[in-house]
Amino acid sequence: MTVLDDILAGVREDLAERQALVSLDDLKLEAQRKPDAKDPMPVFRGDGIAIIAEVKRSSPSKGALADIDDPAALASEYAEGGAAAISVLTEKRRFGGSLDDLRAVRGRVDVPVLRKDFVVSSYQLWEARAAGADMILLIVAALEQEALVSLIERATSIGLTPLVEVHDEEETLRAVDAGAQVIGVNNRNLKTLEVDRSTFARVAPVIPTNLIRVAESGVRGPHDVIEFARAGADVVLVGETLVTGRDPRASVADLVAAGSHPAIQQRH
Ligand SMILES: O=C(O)c1ccccc1NCC(=O)[C@H](O)[C@H](O)COP(=O)(O)O
Repeated sequence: MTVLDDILAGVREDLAERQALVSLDDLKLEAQRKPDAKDPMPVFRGDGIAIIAEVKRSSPSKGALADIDDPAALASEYAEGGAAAISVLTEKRRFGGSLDDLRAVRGRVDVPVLRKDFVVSSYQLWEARAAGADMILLIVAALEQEALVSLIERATSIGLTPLVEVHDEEETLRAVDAGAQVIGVNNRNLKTLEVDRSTFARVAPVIPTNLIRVAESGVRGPHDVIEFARAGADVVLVGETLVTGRDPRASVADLVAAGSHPAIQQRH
């Protein structure tokens, strides 16, 4: 069993518990009462490299990373530093996150909010929307092609922008075929948990130029943002470096400044 399989098994158990408590119909009603989802595409296509800053308490690869007592306050610092969007890990067992974290973040920031989790069912899409999310992570390695296509369609139809995550060229072709508009190349191998920053540069050329390319994982600072931008990234997603640093607002501002450097060629 891989780490991903293990995470997915726990996710399915937790999901079954939530489904027993709240019906899909009730969830849909709650989601429909929410303001429309925010569209991240204009800022992703805009000037400079957009930074998605992540609220991440712990991880399978590193264990405990940060005591985040107030995720909304952290997200607010990120937004003040210039983050284009906030990623909230909502998986409980390995990442210490929750939908309450997402609701709290949504209540504090105006930028788009991503539910970062291990989605296996459309129920989780409605949960995300009901909690105020604007974007949803869909991991190609966790989904059969039919399920991927259907989740992309459903997410889009309810206003969520799917960030479709890949790890290699083959998964990228599946994401493109499935209709993804925003593709994230995760430099972290979800089987070994090793980070290889060259993954993005290898896989990005397979992503059609009209789609948004996101570089995920392993960003240590401004230098890595510049490297990913040179390799064709429009957006960079950063977790650990921000939650373990001393000044999240300044750290995000430094990444944003690096991503706005005039030497970086804008793709869109
Ligand atoms: O972070 C992990 O250890 C991990 C393990 C297994 C599946 C997913 C994992 N992380 C989720 C992410 O994709 C990252 O949180 C995100 O890309 C930010 O990465 P980083 O900046 O390296 O914290």
